[in-house]
Amino acid sequence: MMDIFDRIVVAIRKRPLSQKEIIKKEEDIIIVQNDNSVIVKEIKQKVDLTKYIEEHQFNFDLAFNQNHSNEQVYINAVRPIIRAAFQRAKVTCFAYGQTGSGKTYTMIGDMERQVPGMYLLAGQDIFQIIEMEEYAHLQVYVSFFEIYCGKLFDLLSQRNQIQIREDAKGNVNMINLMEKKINSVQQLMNCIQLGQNVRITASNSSNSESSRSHAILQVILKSGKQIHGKMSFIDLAGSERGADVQDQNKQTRIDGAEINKSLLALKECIRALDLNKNHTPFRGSKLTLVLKDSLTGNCKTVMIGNISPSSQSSEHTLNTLRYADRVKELKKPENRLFQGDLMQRELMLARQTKNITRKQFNEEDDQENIRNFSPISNIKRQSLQPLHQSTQMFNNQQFNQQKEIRKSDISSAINKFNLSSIPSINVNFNKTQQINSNNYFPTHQRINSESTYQNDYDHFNNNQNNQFLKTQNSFQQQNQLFQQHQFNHTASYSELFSESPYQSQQEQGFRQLNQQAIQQNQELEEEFEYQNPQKSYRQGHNNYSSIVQDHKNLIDKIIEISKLEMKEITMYENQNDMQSYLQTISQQLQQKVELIQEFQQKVCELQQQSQHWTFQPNDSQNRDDLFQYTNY
Ligand SMILES: Nc1ncnc2c1ncn2[C@@H]1O[C@H](COP(=O)(O)OP(=O)(O)OP(=O)(O)O)[C@@H](O)[C@H]1O
Repeated sequence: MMDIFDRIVVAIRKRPLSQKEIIKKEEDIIIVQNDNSVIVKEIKQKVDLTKYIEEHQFNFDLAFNQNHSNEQVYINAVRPIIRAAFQRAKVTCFAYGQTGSGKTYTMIGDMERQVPGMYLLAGQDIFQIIEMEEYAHLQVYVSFFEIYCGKLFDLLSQRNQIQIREDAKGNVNMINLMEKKINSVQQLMNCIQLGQNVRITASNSSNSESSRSHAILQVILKSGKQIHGKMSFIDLAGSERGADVQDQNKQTRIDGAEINKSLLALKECIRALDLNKNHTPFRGSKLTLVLKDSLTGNCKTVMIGNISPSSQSSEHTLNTLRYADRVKELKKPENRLFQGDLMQRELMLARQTKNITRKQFNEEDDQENIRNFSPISNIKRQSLQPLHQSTQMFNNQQFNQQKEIRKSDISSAINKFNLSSIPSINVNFNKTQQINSNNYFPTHQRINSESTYQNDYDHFNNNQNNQFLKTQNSFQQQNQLFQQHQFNHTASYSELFSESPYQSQQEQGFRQLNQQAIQQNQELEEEFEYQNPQKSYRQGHNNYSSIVQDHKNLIDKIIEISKLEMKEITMYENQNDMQSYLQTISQQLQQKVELIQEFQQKVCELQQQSQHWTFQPNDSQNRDDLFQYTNY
C-alpha cells in the first residue's frame, strides 16, 4: 500500500514470461517477496565456464508480481494520487523500464484483450468523484503529446509540433497544445485511442519505434480558467534506448543521448524534490521542463518500474532496479537504512570470516587446531544468534505491518468505490458501444458512495496515521535492540580473539577480509560511477578541457619557437653564416616535431578512452551549458 505521507512512491512490477520466452525455455529469475522486495537471481559464469547464481535484493515501497492485475496496481499505487489531485495537488505517474517490460500494458492496458490500464482506471475514478457535489464546479480537460528526439508533438492534433517557453515568472507554457474538454470516460478513451493511433502511424512512417519516445497524457481539473489539480501519466521511452549512444547510425545516437539525458534529468529532479533542494534541474531536458509544475510545491509522484522476468533481460532488469533504487534510496527513513544495512553487513562479515578460517585449517590439516577452534566458533555462533533473531523479528514485523495496511486499504477501497462490481472494467475499446456514465455506476451505488465517501476517507486517513506512528515506534525499538546486540556482538569478538591460541592468525584473516570488503566496495563504486552517465560525462568533459588547454599551450610554445626562428632569419640576413643558421633551424624544427608528437600521443590515448564515455561533449559546451535553457 502506498504511504499517503510520501511525496514519492516507487513501485516495481514484474510481468509474466511471454509465450515466446516460454518456448525458448528462458528462465524466470525474479522473485517478488512480501509485496515490497525483489530478488534477482543473476546467472553468471566463472572463468572455468561453470555457472553460478548471484543474488541481488532490492526493497521498494511496493512490488507486484506477475499475477497482480492492472486493477491491483492501480488501487495500491495510483489511486491515492488521483484523490490528491482533487485536493489541489499536481501528480505524476510514470512507467520506467526496458522495451517490452510492460510499460504500455501498465499505463494504457491491452486494447485487444480489453484490459484497462492506469489511464482508464484513473479516468473511471475521476468521473465518479467529479459527480460529488463538492466537485461539481470542476471541468475535466485532457491533452496527449509525445516527446521524440527533444521535440514535442501533439497527439490530439495530427502530431503538430508544440513550442515550449518559460516566461519571466518561470511558468512553462506549451504553445499550440490542444486541450480537449471531456465529460465522460468514453471521451477520455477516444482521446487515448486517437493519440495511440497517431503515435503508431508516425513511428511506422519514419521507421522509428514508439519505444523511443515519451508519451504524456495530462488530465487537468479546472475551475473556470483556474487549474484545480493536474494528473500526468507518462509511458517513458525504453530505458535501454539511452545506451544507443554507440550505435552506427548518427540519428539513433542522437536519440539515445536525448533519452539518456531526459531519464537522468527526471531522476535528478525527483531526487531534488525528495531532498527539498532549492535548485531543481528542470532545464536538464524537455521532459522535466514540461513536468516542472508537477514536480514542485503540492505534488506527488509514483514511479512504476517495469521489469521482465527473463534471464535474457537480467542486465536491463538490474539497471531498472538500480535506477528505481536511486530514486527511492534517499527517502528511506534513516533508522531503517542504518539498521537493516548494518545488520546485513555484520552477518555477511561474520560468515566470510568463518569461511576464511575454515580454509586456513583445511590447508594446514591440523587436528589440534580444529579442536582448539571449535569452542571459539561456538562463541561466535552464540553471539550472532540474537542478531539473527532480531533480524528475523524485524522482517516478520515489517511483513505483518504491510499485510495489515494492505488489507485495510483494500477493504476501504472496496467500500468506497465498489470497484469489483463496476461494469466499466469490461469497457469496449472498439468505440462501438456508446457508454453512458450513468450506466456505469447505478444510482443507488453512486448515492451510497457519495454519502460514505467522506467518512471512509477520514477513516482511511486516521488509519494511515496510526499505522505510520506504529511503524515509527517499531523502528525506534528495533534500533535500540540492534545497538544492544551490536554491543554484545563486539564484546564476544574481543573475547574470541583474546582466548584463541591462533589469535594473530585470525586477526590477520579478519584484517584481510576487511581489506577485501573495502576493495570490493571500491570496485562496486567505480562500476557504478562508470555506469553513471553524468559522472562519465563529467570525466569526459574534464579530459576534454585538459586537452584543449594542452593544445593551447602547444600552440604557445610553437609560436615561441617560431619567434626565435624569425630572429634567426634576421640574424642570417645580417651575418650570412649559413652553417650556424641551418644548425639552429634544424634544432628548432626538431623541438617542434617532438612537441607535436607528444601531443599527438595524448590525443590518440584520449580518442581510445572516449569510446567508453557515455556523452561525447560538443565544442565549448560544459555541463551547465548543455542543460541551459535556450529558446526552443
Ligand atoms: N503484467 C502483464 N501481464 C500480461 N501481459 C503483459 C504484462 N505486462 C506486459 N505484458 C505483455 O508483454 C508485452 C510487452 O509489453 P509492453 O508492450 O507493455 O512493453 P513496453 O515496455 O511498453 O514496450 P515498449 O517500450 O516497446 O513500448 C505485451 O505483449 C504485453 O501484452
